[in-house]
Amino acid sequence: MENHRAEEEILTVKGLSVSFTQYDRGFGRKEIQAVTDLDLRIRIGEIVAVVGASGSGKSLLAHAVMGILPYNASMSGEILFKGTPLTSGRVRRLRGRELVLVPQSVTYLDPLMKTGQQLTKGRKNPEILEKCKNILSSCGLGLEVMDKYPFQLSGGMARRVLISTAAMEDAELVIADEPTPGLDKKTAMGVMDHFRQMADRGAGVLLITHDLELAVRSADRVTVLYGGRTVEETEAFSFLDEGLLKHPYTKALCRSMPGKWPSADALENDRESGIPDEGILEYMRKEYGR
Ligand SMILES: Nc1ncnc2c1ncn2[C@@H]1O[C@H](COP(=O)(O)OP(=O)(O)OP(=O)(O)O)[C@@H](O)[C@H]1O
Ligand code: NI
Repeated sequence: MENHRAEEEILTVKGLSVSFTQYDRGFGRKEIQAVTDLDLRIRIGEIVAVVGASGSGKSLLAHAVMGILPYNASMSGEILFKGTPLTSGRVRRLRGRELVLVPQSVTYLDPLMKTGQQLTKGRKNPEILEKCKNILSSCGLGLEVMDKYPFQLSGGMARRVLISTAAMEDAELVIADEPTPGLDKKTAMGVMDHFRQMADRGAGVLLITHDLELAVRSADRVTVLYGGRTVEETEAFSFLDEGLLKHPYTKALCRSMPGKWPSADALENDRESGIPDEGILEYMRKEYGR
C-alpha cells in the first residue's frame, strides 16, 4: 500500500439512492426513499465521519458499500473501490479482507465460535498471535477473551472484539458503524487511535457515529446526513468555529456538543447563525419534508 498517490480515492460514492418497496394490505405498493443522491469520497489515509440522527441513512450507506442491503431494498448510483466499480462479485471477493465492516450490532459475531477463532480465522502462526495480542490490548482487552464465546462477553467487550476482528485484517477500507457506544471515553479514543494507524498505513476509514465530538476529534472530514440526504460536507476542524459551517442544521449540531453552548449574550446577538427561531427540527421538517 506504499506507492499510492496521496490523492487516490479508496471509496467513491456518487448519487447513491436507496429505496424500499412496502406492501400495504389492500393498498398495493409504496416506495420509501431512505437515501437520496448521496456523494462521499474517502482518500488514502483519510478518516471520514458520517454523522446524523437515528434513521438518517448511515447504516444503509455502509450496507450499500458492503453489498449487504436487505432483499427488499433497491439502490441506484455508483460505488467505486479504488476507482473501479464495486460489482456484487467484486464486493463478495473483497469483503472481510480488503473491505471490512465493523457492524453496528454485536450480534454479527458468530455465537458458536470462540472469539479467538473469529479473530485469527484459524491462523496459528506466531506473528498472527502477536498481532492479535497487540490489537486486543490497544482495545483494552486481555488474551483471555480469545477463549470465550460471544455470549460470555459483556456488550462493551463484544464490541471491542468486533473492532479487533476488523483490525486483524490489513483492510484498505474499514467501515465502522457506531463502533463506540458502551465504551468509556478512553477506550473509545484508543479505538480511534487504532483507526488512525490503519489510515496512516494507507487505508481509508468510514466512521459512522452519533457522537459528533468523537467525529470532530478523530476524523479528517465530516459528512452530515439528514433524512437520507447530505446536509453538509466539511473539514472536521470547521466544527471548532461555527462560522466555518454553512448549514443551520450543522450549526445547531455544533452547538449541541459538550462545552459548545454559546453564551446568552451571544445568542441575544445571534444574527449570523441562520438557525431559525422556530427551532432547527421544525425548519428541517419543512425543508426536507420529514
Ligand atoms: N429493511 C428496511 N425496510 C424498510 N425501511 C428500512 C429498512 N432498513 C432501513 N430502513 C429505513 O431507512 C432509514 C435509514 O435507516 P438506517 O439504518 O440507515 O439509519 P441510521 O442512520 O443508521 O440510524 P441509527 O443511527 O439508528 O443506526 C430509516 O428511516 C429506516 O426506517
Ligand atoms: Ni445505523
